[in-house]
Amino acid sequence: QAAKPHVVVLATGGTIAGAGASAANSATYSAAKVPVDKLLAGLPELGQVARVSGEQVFQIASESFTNEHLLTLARRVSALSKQADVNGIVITHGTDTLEETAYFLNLVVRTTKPIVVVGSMRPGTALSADGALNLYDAVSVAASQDAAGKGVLVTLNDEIQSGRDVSKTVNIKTEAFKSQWGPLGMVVEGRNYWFRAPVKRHTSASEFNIDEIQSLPAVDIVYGYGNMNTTGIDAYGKAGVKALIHAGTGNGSVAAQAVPALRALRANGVQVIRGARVPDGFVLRNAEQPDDQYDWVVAHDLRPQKARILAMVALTKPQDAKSLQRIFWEY
Ligand SMILES: NC(=O)C[C@H](N)C(=O)O
Repeated sequence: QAAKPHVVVLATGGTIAGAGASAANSATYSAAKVPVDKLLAGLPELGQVARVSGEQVFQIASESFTNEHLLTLARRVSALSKQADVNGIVITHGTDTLEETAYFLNLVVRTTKPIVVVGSMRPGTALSADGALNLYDAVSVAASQDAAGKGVLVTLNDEIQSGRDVSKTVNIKTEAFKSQWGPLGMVVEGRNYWFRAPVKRHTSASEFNIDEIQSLPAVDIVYGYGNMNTTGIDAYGKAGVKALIHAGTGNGSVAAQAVPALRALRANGVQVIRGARVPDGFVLRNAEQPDDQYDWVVAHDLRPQKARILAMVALTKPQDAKSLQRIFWEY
């Protein structure tokens, strides 16, 4: 037992810690109910792959994960990653914003040790609950040498996904987390099967470091549609955002009536980042809008919620639109 790798499970809540009134409640239940000690005690099989200890960091549903939660969690992950007696870290998390937290950690925690974020679509009280196997998979990946240096990982539905690429794509099925670039591998019965590795900068190769980040700047998102008005854009400008993500139609196209409002924001020093509401593909510079002329940035293949995370992290340091665009290509 002592020879097994030590994996710390940081629990933050979500459905993986949820409980429903009856086993038939797969969708109607309360998230963030079961404490980490009970989660781990209910899964003695974890002892086959690791020596596991648990910490309750928060007990919340992930739709309420604030920037303060991100900072607190990342600082704890960073501190643990520097401990010689810790081999890997697992974060249990609600699935609604799991992709944002995984990407945030991927950008700011300077380590090569495995970090795995995991959630579930059904509470542990439900028929065919998926949390137990997802957590077993997460711990076994976090305990593996071969998971080191691959950035923050996400395990659900037997897949090992890159925390950068993965998104929640279905809100009711257990097969909910997908990446348009495909999973990195699969985890089956405590063994990892790898098929690809991330090429974007992450963790130990990042220029960002949670140990040097005091706070995150305000970055918000406006949603594009044909009849959109400029009320939201103007309000965010007045509120003092440092960057605004435009979740545009198609290839990040922007309604004609919204363009002057976004240009006015940019003239006031706000970074304008052109993303897309289309789930897959990527936004090209100077297609649909003249980004060079307007001094705008494109979000590359990042969905608006992920572009928001990268923009916040990037803008913890001074950036002009060129350096911000460089960061969007590299991370
Ligand atoms: N499946 C889940 O975990 C959903 C829940 N609302 C959460 O994100 O905390």
